[in-house]
Amino acid sequence: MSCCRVKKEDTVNTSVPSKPANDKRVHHNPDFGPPTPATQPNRSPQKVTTPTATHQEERNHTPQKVTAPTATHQEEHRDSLQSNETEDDIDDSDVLTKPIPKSVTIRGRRVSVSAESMSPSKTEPFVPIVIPKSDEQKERINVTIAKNILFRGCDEDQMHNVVDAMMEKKVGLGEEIITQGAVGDYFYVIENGTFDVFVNGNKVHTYNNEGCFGELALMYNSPRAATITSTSEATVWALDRVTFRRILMENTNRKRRMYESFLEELKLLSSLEPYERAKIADALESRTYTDGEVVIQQGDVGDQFYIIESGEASVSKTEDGVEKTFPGLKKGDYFGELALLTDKPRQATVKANGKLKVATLGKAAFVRLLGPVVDILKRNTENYAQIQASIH
Ligand SMILES: Nc1ncnc2c1ncn2[C@@H]1O[C@@H]2COP(=O)(O)O[C@H]2[C@H]1O
Repeated sequence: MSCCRVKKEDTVNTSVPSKPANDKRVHHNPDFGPPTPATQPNRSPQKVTTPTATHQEERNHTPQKVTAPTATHQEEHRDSLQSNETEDDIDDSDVLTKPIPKSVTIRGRRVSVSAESMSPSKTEPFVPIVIPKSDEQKERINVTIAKNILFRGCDEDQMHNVVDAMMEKKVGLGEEIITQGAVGDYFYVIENGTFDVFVNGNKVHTYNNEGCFGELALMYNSPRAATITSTSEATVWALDRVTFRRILMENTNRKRRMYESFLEELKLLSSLEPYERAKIADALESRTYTDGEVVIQQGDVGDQFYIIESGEASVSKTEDGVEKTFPGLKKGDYFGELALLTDKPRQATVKANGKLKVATLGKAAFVRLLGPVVDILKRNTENYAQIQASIH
């Protein structure tokens, strides 16, 4: 098994997102598909106003303007020009316990962030936005977000709020949906379609019919860190800034901070950009095992990759009825990559040696997010043969 040590672990707990009030706003936006009749018998909106995604409203809850998810470069700039955000708008009364970074680094470029960044203004009641949708649209949203790890931490009420607040946006081929440097109003989840991401004119990433983007500007109150252009016709679901910050930001931020220093110190991931590691953090899930518990069974089909967060694991392999024991694994070591790289059954059994905590990555995320380090992973698998030979 390959070895990548970490020196320290950084686990940060943040408070639970506040529960929404029952008060809801209904919103029709002609830019996002035809308005559909409200079909919410048990959750009928009590208040009918127009939503806005501005920071101003997040503080005051005073409807001011309707800001559609930006469809073009020009519109994004228009929104940016219309933005009324000032330092005076900042509510830093409820900033999370860890100091807010003064800037975030994206591909070597530092982007300044506001002191308000991590404050979802929990002192103010949250007024959920309701954009009426057909059952067919709701079904498509549910299918789309079921595939997306960011939504897994949401409880039932939060999922309802997210589905209610999402706006469908049809994107034409070659459309610049986000422009680097612009003000961010919306977070986007891809239902279908492909997009290229450019930072300072250089292509850094491609989204292929899945994923989400646009969270950074909303989380850090910073300018858009990248330009995103569609390379096919596409359908995305746009979530306004207020709902994103109220429902999704804390989980996202908690996970990114929880795994930040852990991932930063993994040798395997050292060639990745901070943003690439942040996306890995989004996709990781922690699991704990008790002493002797089997994590991986030789011969099984493999669909997870594991990194040890704390504790130790033992590795053994049975060949021709003879069981061989390999060197144990410890914090920072990874395992489970072989089956994902080769599509072969698990080649060894891994068990917890004492209490074991691992961060796991599913196969789809492994393929999508660890692509840049696949060569390193493959190279490291050559060590297995050497270790095995030395055990005789
Ligand atoms: N390498 C990258 N660097 C920065 N942003 C990226 C990168 N790849 C994808 N993105 C997304 O591009 C989005 C641009 O808008 P945001 O800055 O709000 O959030 C950004 C991320 O969601």
